[in-house]
Amino acid sequence: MSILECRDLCITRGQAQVVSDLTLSVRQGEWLAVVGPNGAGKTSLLHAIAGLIPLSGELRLAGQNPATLTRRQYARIVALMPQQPAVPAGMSVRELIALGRTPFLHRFGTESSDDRRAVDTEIIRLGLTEFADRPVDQLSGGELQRVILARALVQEPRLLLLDEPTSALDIGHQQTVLELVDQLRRERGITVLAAMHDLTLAAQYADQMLLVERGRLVDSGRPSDVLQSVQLNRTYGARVEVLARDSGPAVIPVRPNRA
Ligand SMILES: Nc1ncnc2c1ncn2[C@@H]1O[C@H](COP(=O)(O)OP(=O)(O)OP(=O)(O)O)[C@@H](O)[C@H]1O
Repeated sequence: MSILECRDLCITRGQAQVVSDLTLSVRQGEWLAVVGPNGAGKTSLLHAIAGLIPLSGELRLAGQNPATLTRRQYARIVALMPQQPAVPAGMSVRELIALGRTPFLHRFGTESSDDRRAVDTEIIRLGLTEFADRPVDQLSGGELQRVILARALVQEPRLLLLDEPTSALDIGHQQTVLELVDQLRRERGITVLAAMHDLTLAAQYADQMLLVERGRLVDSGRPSDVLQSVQLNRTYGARVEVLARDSGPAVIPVRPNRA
């Protein structure tokens, strides 16, 4: 079953069309990586799917037209881990994560034991116990990124949208966090749509990959098909070498020869 289907999707920001005629389909439990240079439209795509900015074309979430969903129904299908989260000053880590439970709250906004258990579980899973009562504006970039992921996970979404989920993480936490998301994907059948700049890491986790440039699809398919050095050199204006590894293709930057 497709959890996400987009047909001829277009997104306009300001005066410019930043995503053009994008068609894609993601099956339940699949991991789709969206890659492409700065300004390619990855964040715009994720935000439009999350219902934060308008789009034209067709979008179906779990087979449903999002226009027919209430905000609460929407939030029980899709959770976004944004690249630049708003961080309310003075709010504690636990309080910020608990915001992810808003779609589950009862009429008078009181937390149930299920809500508290969900928050505690993610605090432990993401190694945030020692920060739980600290104000979120007193965290490092990488600690905050894990808090924002925890907020998305307590929402128990069917589709998890990750915008550069590991950009602030050290290599150990990158692996921990991506393994955790992959484990949830396998155990709960969560579908993952992740915009990532680290192509080697993206290839290790994604089943499918979309390469976009200036809002248009350049290529799609398995990571080993999409990550070809000629195509990457052209799309990114970079010099890279792609090595075939058991864990997937590894993309290595090559420094131009100096005179
Ligand atoms: N609020 C906005 N108003 C006008 N243009 C915008 C706005 N937000 C983004 N854009 C433009 O839309 C285009 C796509 O931006 P977007 O953030 O979606 O790209 P991206 O692929 O996520 O980039 P990056 O890899 O740098 O995060 C860019 O040209 C950007 O300048």
